Amino acid sequence: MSKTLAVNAGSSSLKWQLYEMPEEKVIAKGLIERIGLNDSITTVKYAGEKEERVLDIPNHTEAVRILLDDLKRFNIVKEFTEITGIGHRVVAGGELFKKSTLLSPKVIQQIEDLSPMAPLHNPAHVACMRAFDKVLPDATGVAVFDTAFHATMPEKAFRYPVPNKYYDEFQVRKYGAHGTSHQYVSQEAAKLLNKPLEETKIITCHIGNGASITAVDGGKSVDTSMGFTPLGGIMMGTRSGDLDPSVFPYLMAHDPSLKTSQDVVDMLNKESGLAGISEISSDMRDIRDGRKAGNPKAVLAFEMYCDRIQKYIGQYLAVLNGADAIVFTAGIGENAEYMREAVLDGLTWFGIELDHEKNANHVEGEISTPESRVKVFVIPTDEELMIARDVEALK
Ligand SMILES: Nc1ncnc2c1ncn2[C@@H]1O[C@H](COP(=O)(O)OP(=O)(O)O)[C@@H](O)[C@H]1O
Ligand SMILES: CC(=O)OP(=O)(O)O
Ligand SMILES: [Mg+2]
Repeated sequence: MSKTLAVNAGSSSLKWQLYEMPEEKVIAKGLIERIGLNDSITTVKYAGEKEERVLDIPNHTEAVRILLDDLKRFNIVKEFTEITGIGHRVVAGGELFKKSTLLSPKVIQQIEDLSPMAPLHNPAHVACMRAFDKVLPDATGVAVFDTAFHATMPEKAFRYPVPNKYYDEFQVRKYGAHGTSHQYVSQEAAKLLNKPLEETKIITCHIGNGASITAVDGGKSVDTSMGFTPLGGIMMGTRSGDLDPSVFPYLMAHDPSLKTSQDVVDMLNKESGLAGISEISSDMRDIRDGRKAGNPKAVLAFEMYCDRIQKYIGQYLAVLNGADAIVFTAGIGENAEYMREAVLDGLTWFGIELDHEKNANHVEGEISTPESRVKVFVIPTDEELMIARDVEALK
């Protein structure tokens, strides 16, 4: 029996779970959300108790400090040395890392060097790794890559139609992200379908602050919406998703505040998406309130958001030539029933039929009618469990 900590640093959050392994028993878990926004919220669940605090948490290093403090404050561990394994989610593994890997100073450096492929994430992961390494120098550290699950994509899907040399010399291609989540929920969906995973076709919608949609054929990723970096694909909290790259030079020529291509990428990563259109917030809960209050920018932001999800589901119904199930997961996918309704009510031509009552009542599992040609599931993701399992496998 040993204690393993799974750390999932997202663009706006840090989720953690402490497990007793190999039993996969959750000892304690926590969530630090709205990192970098005002009023960050930190939640700890331990021994049947839940504590929630509102603090200002400007970055991930500070989030780690609070996490470590909470482990002691709640007496979850007496000594940090009780934690013998620590797994870190890493968004970008590039062509270098196609499976989970033991951490070493060299690996941490390589993950940092891959930052251009996940500028909002890899630096945060490295900050977390270094902060933990100071306190848990003897624990087995493992990096678990979001991109690994997408390593099965066929070349026709992952290549961009640009001259070959850009792939051959610079590894420019689609890598995708949220792989552990897409993998986990597709496995869970196969159980709900009562079918061997190998015989299933599933479209998984991971809709959080960052969001991506994957076509999973027989348990393998065959296409996914995110691209070279997590900027591509559908519209997100602060990210634009796909757009015509000609916008880049045009904006640089016309907006004096956009001096370099990095300025443009920063704008598309950090000031776009729901935040850019609504001018209220990147958080779907604030968009919901804005719509209720009749704010037309919030209404438009929401319509655009659902439109992009709907179109990718349509694409992947074509990629898979039909599907057994569509799965919604992550912060927005699990909680925003109004988003699921807006998306699915536009897909009835495909025989997709939402059970509106189940959807509105936040039922987990099946939320489509028995007649629906494609089943619709809400499945809470568990990236942390996938991370802990990989730590256990490598220890
Ligand atoms: N009850 C809720 N209703 C609607 N949206 C929610 C709710 N709870 C969380 N969210 C949304 O989920 C997002 C965070 O999702 P999450 O998957 O944790 O993101 P990430 O891992 O990218 O940080 C928040 O930005 C918020 O928009
Ligand atoms: C890749 C990505 O966007 O991750 P997250 O949703 O956790 O920010
Ligand atoms: Mg996430």
